[in-house]
Amino acid sequence: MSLLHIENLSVEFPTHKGYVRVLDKVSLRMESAEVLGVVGESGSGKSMMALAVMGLLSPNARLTADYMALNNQDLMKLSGEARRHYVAQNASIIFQEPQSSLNPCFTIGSQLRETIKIHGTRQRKRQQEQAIELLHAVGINDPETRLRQYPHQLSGGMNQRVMIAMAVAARPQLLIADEPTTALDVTIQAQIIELLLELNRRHGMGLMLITHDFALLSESTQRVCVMYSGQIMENADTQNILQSPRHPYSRALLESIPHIGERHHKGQRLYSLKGIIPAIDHLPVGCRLGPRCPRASKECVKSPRLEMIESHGLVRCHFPLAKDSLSQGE
Ligand SMILES: Nc1ncnc2c1ncn2[C@@H]1O[C@H](COP(=O)(O)OP(=O)(O)OP(=O)(O)O)[C@@H](O)[C@H]1O
Repeated sequence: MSLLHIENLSVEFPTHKGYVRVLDKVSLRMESAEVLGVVGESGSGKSMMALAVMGLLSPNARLTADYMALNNQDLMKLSGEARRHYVAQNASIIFQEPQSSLNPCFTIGSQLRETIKIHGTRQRKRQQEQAIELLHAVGINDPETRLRQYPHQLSGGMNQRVMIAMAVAARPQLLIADEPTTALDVTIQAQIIELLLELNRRHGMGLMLITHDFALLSESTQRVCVMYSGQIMENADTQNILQSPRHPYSRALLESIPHIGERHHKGQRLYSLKGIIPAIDHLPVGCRLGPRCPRASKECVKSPRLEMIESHGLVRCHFPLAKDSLSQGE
């Protein structure tokens, strides 16, 4: 049984030119306790996918899916309050900016106790005890004092820990972390990722880690989905992608990480992409990467399908890279 199973999820928004599709037939599965990385440049649709799963899209968005199940419950068959309740019991999300998710007018304690109240006990004393336990679990010292403070009295890293404590208060089976460390400095980033992984190990909580930074995923995830322009381009075991990316876009993302680029021979040109990600209402015909891709040929005016490459994973490309092309510097 999969923790998350999505088949052909699409999201569209109305514009003055009609509906634009920002997420195009995304399919993926996550097993329970799995750590899945979702990576792609800004605008590739990572957040849209997360918001669609959580039921947090703005009301003008049009969502379609053949199937979208969380813990075996097809969310497409639930609506309104029933869906919100089910998702809240099974999944949580944390965002990049903890400050914008915490209410500046209430203490950390009252916000944390409120979440505990919704998901668990109504006894105030027990809520306070659980709030202290949760802050301990996310590595905050002197939790009694912190609970009396307001978000502006805590650092960015500490507020992100509070957000994680709130997210795990509901004991979710799935935690989606959407760029959870982008706003934090590098040492705090590593601590937050380690904290999320520890929660995954300790509670068997599935973790979807969304980022534009491949380096962040290399040691923390079992599998990676590479997204571009609203589509999944490659979905494979992390080690397979790191050692031998088969999609030109995955390779370009990997080569933008300096320490992985070190494998290159001196003077060798980086396999970088020209141009920028296309506007979602000006997509190229056929493969969406086509105009930027060093391997594009006339075949690429036809849209490639996401297809299985044996012993690797799923790749959407008419001309996938050969195995080991990265290490051989082709
Ligand atoms: N309300 C909206 N109306 C129309 N288009 C939208 C709306 N919100 C987002 N988009 C478009 O959807 C696409 C995907 O955006 P999304 O935020 O999911 O990307 P992302 O990969 O998460 O990027 P980032 O890393 O910057 O968060 C983008 O092209 C964006 O412009």
